[in-house]
Amino acid sequence: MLHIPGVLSREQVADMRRRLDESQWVDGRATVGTQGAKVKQNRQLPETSPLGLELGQIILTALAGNPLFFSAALPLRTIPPLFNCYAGGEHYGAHIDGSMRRIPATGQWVRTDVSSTLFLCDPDEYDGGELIVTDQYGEHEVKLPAGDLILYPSTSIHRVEPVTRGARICSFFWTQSMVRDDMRRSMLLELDQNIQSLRARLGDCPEMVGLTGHYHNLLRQWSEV
Ligand SMILES: O=C(O)CCC(=O)C(=O)O
Ligand SMILES: [Fe+2]
Repeated sequence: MLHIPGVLSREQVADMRRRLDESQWVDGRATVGTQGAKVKQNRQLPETSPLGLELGQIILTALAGNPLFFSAALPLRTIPPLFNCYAGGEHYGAHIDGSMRRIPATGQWVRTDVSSTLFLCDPDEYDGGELIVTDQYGEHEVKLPAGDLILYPSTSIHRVEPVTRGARICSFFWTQSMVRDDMRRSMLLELDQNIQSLRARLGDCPEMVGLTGHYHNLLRQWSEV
């Protein structure tokens, strides 16, 4: 799991919120399979909403310029971001995201390797609404400032706690990674981050060239595009 701060600026968030506050939400069960539908109680923008598609494009552009998202997700394809809203006790019970999704406009398949939630509300605007992600080490509770993103492996079971005050508005989406395996992807991120911080301290000595080569040779071995 990785917290990526400041994916959107405060101005971008404020602009999105203004436009989302005037939009028409529909039952969130529209985009989920039968198992998820039983535990999902929230609202979303329709997948074909022109507003959603426009705001989603702003998010994809921001992600394309975010080195940490690139390094962590090693993205091949991301579905057009969706938008959800929880209020008045709405929640999403424990579930696993479907493994394959289609991009509506093109019909292209995307394997969901990495899930993202991009917060468009600040934590003090609502009570509850924590995203709880379970992994082998236990449960992780996530509630981030507006503009920040949490990235987590789509292989994990997760839920959103009931929102008991105010409204929680987020964007959420899935990415197919060039590296399918969660463990390999997190090893590459760790290696990349260590190389970057060593390079900042020591510059490009021969060992740094060797380590960078090693990173790229591993990525070459493990990636599928
Ligand atoms: O709202 C969230 O943070 C996550 C939503 C979710 O898990 C889903 O739509 O599959
Ligand atoms: Fe989910």
